[in-house]
Order: sequence, then C-alpha cells, then structure tokens
Amino acid sequence: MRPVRGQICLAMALSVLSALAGMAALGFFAWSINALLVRPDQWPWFGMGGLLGSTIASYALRLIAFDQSHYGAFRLETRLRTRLATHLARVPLGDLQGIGAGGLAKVIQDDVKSLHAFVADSTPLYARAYAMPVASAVALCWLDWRLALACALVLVAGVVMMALAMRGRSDLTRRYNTAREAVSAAVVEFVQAMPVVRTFDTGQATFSRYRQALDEYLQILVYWYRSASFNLRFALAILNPLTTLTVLLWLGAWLIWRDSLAFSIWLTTLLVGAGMAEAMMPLMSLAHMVDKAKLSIARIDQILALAPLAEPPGRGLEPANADVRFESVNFRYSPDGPAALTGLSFVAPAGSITALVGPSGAGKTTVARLIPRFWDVSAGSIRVGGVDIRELDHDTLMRQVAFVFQDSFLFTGTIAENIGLGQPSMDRGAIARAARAAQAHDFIQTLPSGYDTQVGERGGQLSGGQRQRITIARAILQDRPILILDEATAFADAENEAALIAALSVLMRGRTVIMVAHRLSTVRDADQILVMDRGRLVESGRHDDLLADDALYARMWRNYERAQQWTLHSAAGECPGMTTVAIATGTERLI
Ligand SMILES: Nc1ncnc2c1ncn2[C@@H]1O[C@H](COP(=O)(O)OP(=O)(O)OP(=O)(O)O)[C@@H](O)[C@H]1O
Repeated sequence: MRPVRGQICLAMALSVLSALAGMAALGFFAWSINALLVRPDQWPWFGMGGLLGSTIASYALRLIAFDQSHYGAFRLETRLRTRLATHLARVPLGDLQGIGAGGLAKVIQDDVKSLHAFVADSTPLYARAYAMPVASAVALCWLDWRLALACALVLVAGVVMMALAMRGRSDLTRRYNTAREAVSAAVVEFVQAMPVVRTFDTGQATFSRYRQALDEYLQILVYWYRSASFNLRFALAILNPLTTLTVLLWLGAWLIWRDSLAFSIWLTTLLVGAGMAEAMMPLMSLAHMVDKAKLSIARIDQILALAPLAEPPGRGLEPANADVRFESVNFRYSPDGPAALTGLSFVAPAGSITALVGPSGAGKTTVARLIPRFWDVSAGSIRVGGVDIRELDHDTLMRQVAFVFQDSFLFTGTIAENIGLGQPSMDRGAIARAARAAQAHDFIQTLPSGYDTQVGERGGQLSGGQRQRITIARAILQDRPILILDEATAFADAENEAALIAALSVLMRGRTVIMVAHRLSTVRDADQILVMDRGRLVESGRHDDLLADDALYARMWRNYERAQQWTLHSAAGECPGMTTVAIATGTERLI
C-alpha cells in the first residue's frame, strides 16, 4: 500500500473521527433524555442540537473516509496492474509459460481486484473496529468503572471465543483457496478442451476431473463450517450488542436500586456499551479479508520476483549490419532439463536466406525464438551486426527483427490495427500498401467492414492462412532488416499457399532471413540450409551440395519426395464399416 499510504492513513483517521462523532451523538442523546426527565417542561436545545450536529458530522466524515479509501484503491490498482504488465514484458517467456495464461490473468485481474476491495472497503472499517472499543472503554471508565469492567469481561469472553473459532484459519483459508483454484482450473480446462474432448468422448473424462475438484471444494467448506461453527456462533452471540446491553441493564438496575448510580450515567453506559460490542463484529470478516489479501499479495510478489532478462547497463550498442551469428550456443529450457541446443554455431550473412531443417524436436523453433530473446542462451552468444543481443536495448533489437510465426497472434481489434501494431502513426495508405504486398488486400476488401472488420478474440474470425497474411503485412510495414519465419506456410491451403509464397517473397527481398521449414520445397533455393538433429548442427550447405553428401538431408529429401506420391486408398474394403473422409486442400498434404 506504500504508494497510497498517505491517502489510506487519512481515510482511517477520518473513519476514527467519524466513530468518535458517533459516540458523541450517543452522549448527547443520553444527555437530552436525562434533561427531559429532570425538567419535562423545558426543551433540551443544547443536547438536541449536539445530537444533530454530531450525527451529521459522523456521517459526513464516514463518507469522506470511504471516498478517500476508494480513490486510493483505484490509484493502487492502476499502479499495480501497470507495474505487473511492465514487469511481465521483461521476463523470459519460459517463466511465464510455466505460470500459464490462466494463472497470469488471475493475478492481474483477481488478485489485484481483491487488493482493491481490501484497501477500499476494509481500511476505514479496520480503523473503526479498533478505535471504537478503545474509545468506548475510556468513556465507560470515565462514566462508571464497575459498568466498564462488566463490559470488558463480556468483550474478553467474546474475543476468546472468536480466537478459538478462528484457530487454524490461515491453513484452512489456504486450503480453501487452493480448492477453489482447482475448481476454476478444471472449469477452464473443461471449456477450452471442449472441441478436442468432443472428438473423443462426450466430455465425461474432463467433466469427472471438474466434479472431483468440486467434491474436494465441498469437503473443505463442510469441514470449515463444522469445525468453526459452534465457537463462531457462541462468539457472535456474546459479541452481540444485546448481551452487553443485558449485563449493563441488570448490573445498572442493581446499582441504582442500591443508590450508587445516577440514572443519567446508567442510560449513557447502556448506549455506549452496546455500540462498543457492535464495533467489534466486523473484525471477524475483516480478518478473512486480510487473509485473502495476504494470499493475493504473495501471488503478486511471486510474479514481481521473477528475474527480468538482463538489460545492458546504460545505453545499449547499435548493430553494425544485419547479419546474425550464433557462437557455441548451448540452451536448456530449464536448468535441470535436457539440452535443447548444444554447441550451435553458424552465421547468417546480411541479406541472405538461411533455412533450418531437421526432424521434429531438433531445435529449429528454439533457434528462431532465441533471436528475439524469448529466452536467453545458457552458454555462448548470439550476435546481431556484431553485437551480443544481450547488449542491445530491447527497443533496438526489436527494430532489427520481424517475426512471422506459425501460430500468428492477432489481437482483438480491427484488421487495420493489427497490421499497424506498434506503429500508431501509420496511415491507412501505408497499411493498405502493406496488405496488398502481403496478398491480403483482396480478401480484406470482401469482408463486411474491410479494414475496420473486428478480427475477434485471437483472430478467431479469420482462417489460418488469412491470419498469416495479416502477420506478413504487419512485418512488411515494420520494414526490419532481419526476418524470422517459423513454419510460415504451415496453415496454407493450395490457393492460400501461392498467395502466401508471393507475399513472403516480397517480404524476404533484401533482408536477412532465417526460416524454419518442414516442407522442403520451400527451402530449396535458400543460400544455406542448416540441418539440425537433437539440438546440434549436423550438416550445412546449399541444396545440391547436401544432396551430394548423401547424409541426413538427402534422406529427408528422399522421404519428402516419396511423400509427394502418396495417395489415400479407400480403407473400406479392409475395414468394413469404416468410412474414410479426406479433405485434401493441397497437393502435399491431407488433412
Ligand atoms: N517451452 C518448452 N519447454 C521445455 N522444452 C521445450 C519447450 N519447447 C521445446 N522444448 C523442447 O526442446 C527441444 C527442441 O524443440 P523445438 O520446438 O525447437 O524443435 P523443432 O525442431 O522446432 O521441432 P518441430 O519441427 O516438431 O516443431 C524438444 O526436445 C522440445 O521438447
């Protein structure tokens, strides 16, 4: 709360003043009743005026206190979200993947919101819940110590019962939250996996995981209720103002009967004592809110504690040209995980095309993702224009490199916004020119709102090939000297592929291109082909040289050529009752 501490302290102080004004109102009330009883013929103007004034003051102060705490909470919420977002942008992607999109969204949304609720609603109540009993106790002692003592005994009994009810609460709160999170995760999985699940079963398997999570949640709730319920109810009964009132009523009546207490004092203690017990009541729900806030704080801290990627001290260097050099690069996704890359060295000269090929899991995508520093290398270095990428400012590196990935990500927004991403000053003409070069203009024109069409969440309204061409248009507009293509034609169908290859050839012109490709047809004309296997570079050269070497690449090429000739035979003859449906959209692939 440090950034808004002043405002929250003010809110708490105002809340205490409001509680004191409330107590003063009770005093004026008792004074007026007593005055009326003593002199029924005279209207107690002073007491009545005081009552009105202090009641208005109490309400006004309370209102301002909550205003202040809410404004403070809004400021805190914005600051925290901004801080989290800025921090996340500098943390290695691998760490974020470990937490998962759901977990991150929960911290940024729910945890920050629960802190907001705590700061906005609880802080004034907290101050009041502590100040009121203390102020009441002082007032009661001043009025009559015997009645004050009786009140204190009731209160102590109530607090002891409350402490018993809340024993082990932290552990239970933690278990409760874990169970609740498990339910949320199971729901998300159930919903997200629906398209996949439905093709295998009716959702029973995933649903049973959801039900199991629900059962565990229910068990904890029942246990919590049972274990705390007696003590809790007893505590609530004791702290109920009626209990204090009854004790004060009987004791006061006895003292009056013995002529050792004035009626006016008795009346005032009844009013103040009842308020004292009542002020304690919110402490229990506040304790729960504090626990929740603590858990949220712990999760927020966990994210803020993730070490960001190292930034160069002072101003970073500028690359001399657009070549990319890997020098003895070793890389593991986690410190104790297997090596994804081992001793990888190569140079992609400025303006040349380098293709990465190799069997699945060879490390091709890893190479592509290390260049924009999604992760940092474990050993060795990657240099752009002669400078280690760790010594380049993040912005400088981003100005050098453009990416077109297989799972091209579009943001919720219009097509124009997606093409012009990161370049808000770009005008419509430039966006349309980039879209034309990316062969995307024609299909965009057929959409109902053209460039203003909303692409839907993650670009869900568009086909894979269309999304890809929008990403290519974005890369053309960015006009950066180095281009990383990862499976850029993966989603293309026959018609799309021709458009995509035309778009890519515009994009690749004059740039240093590093492309990951499965379909060997797309790498034939590359200036150099790097053949990878299990994280190592095993061959390199041009297509014809590699074929002549007759090693891994030559084998892959032969397999690839054979695959071109595959046809799908109707299996109906061999497997009665089975219908084979093939939707072929390209000459190379069958989906
Ligand atoms: N995020 C990750 N966390 C941990 N290990 C990973 C991660 N991504 C990839 N790997 C592992 O690193 C190795 C190289 O993977 P990579 O995706 O780079 O291979 P690839 O050659 O691109 O494969 P493919 O052609 O199938 O896409 C694999 O063993 C893979 O299991």
